[in-house]
Amino acid sequence: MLVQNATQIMTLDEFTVHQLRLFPHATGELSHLLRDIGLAAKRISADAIKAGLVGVLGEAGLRNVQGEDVKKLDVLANEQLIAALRKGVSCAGVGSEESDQVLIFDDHKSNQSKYVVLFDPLDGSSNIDNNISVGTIFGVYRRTTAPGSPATDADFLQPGTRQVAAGYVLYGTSTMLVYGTRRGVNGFTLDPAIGEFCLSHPDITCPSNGNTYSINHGNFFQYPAGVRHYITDIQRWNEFNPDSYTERYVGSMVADLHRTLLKGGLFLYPGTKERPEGKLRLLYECNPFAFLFEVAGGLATSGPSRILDIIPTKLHQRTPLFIGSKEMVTEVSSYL
Ligand SMILES: O=P(O)(O)OC[C@H]1O[C@](O)(COP(=O)(O)O)[C@@H](O)[C@@H]1O
Ligand SMILES: [Mg+2]
Ligand SMILES: [Mg+2]
Repeated sequence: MLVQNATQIMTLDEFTVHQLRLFPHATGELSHLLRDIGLAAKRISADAIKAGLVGVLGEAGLRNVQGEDVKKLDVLANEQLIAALRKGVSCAGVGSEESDQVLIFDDHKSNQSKYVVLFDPLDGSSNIDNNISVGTIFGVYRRTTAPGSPATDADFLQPGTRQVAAGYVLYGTSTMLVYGTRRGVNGFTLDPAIGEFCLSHPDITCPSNGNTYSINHGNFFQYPAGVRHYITDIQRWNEFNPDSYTERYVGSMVADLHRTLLKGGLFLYPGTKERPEGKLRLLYECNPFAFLFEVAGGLATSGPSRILDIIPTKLHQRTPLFIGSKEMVTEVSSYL
């Protein structure tokens, strides 16, 4: 049967409720939190798909704590996520790429929550105005402080191994929400006709090997020698074994990693001479993807460390990132 009967396709809400039944003691808080993120994603998607018509292209005239010019869609996405998570009853606070400090919700209901969320509200900002795929990235952590009191900074500065769930939204040809718990990674496609995320990619696993590598070649001579040698070796291999490898780079981490998760391959964002710590942020870009890839059978390293083992000290700290198919990450690690 080519096309599954629409009534048989599970929505995100149905899926999370179904998962809930597998945990008799679960409170449903995580399901509510995922539903709230889904709601914010629908609202962001509704504006992103008609961005040029609703005045959300271009700069917002602000600079964020990273020193980057903030886009209007960065601001909109940030506000939508904060509003949806604050209004829900399942989140005690958030940390965002676009906010200097963590935001503790500190009201009676939110203080009861056992989770905090870190997110990159709009990923791939440099591509927004050119109508190239962008995304949202999120990681959900169980608090270290006891529910009942306001969350604290300590709840946000936890290693990635402490995530209970992580995911991303891709605003591309279709809008997809992909999330994972330790039980697995599943992908949902937004059906605009019914306004629901529907299960389209169940039990995603990352192929153990691939032939696609993804890196900003423009910085080639800025990368460490090991990275340059790795890239040169696979290009040499291609010279004698044509089409063994190919290169793809969208410049939106969510889009590049969505492809790598589904099809296999390797994404590299190394440190550079100018920025040895790399560009990508540990807490709300690298940790969520490292969690998803590991659950799906892939790997993620900074070179010296497994990404998920890095103990964070600052909300916006950066790390080099090598992530993807197990065999390709293992291979590039031998060069680093
Ligand atoms: O332009 P560069 O240096 O290759 O960097 C591209 C990377 O920067 C990012 O755009 C950074 O994320 P933001 O857009 O959320 O700041 C990633 O999505 C992408 O992988
Ligand atoms: Mg980003
Ligand atoms: Mg961003």
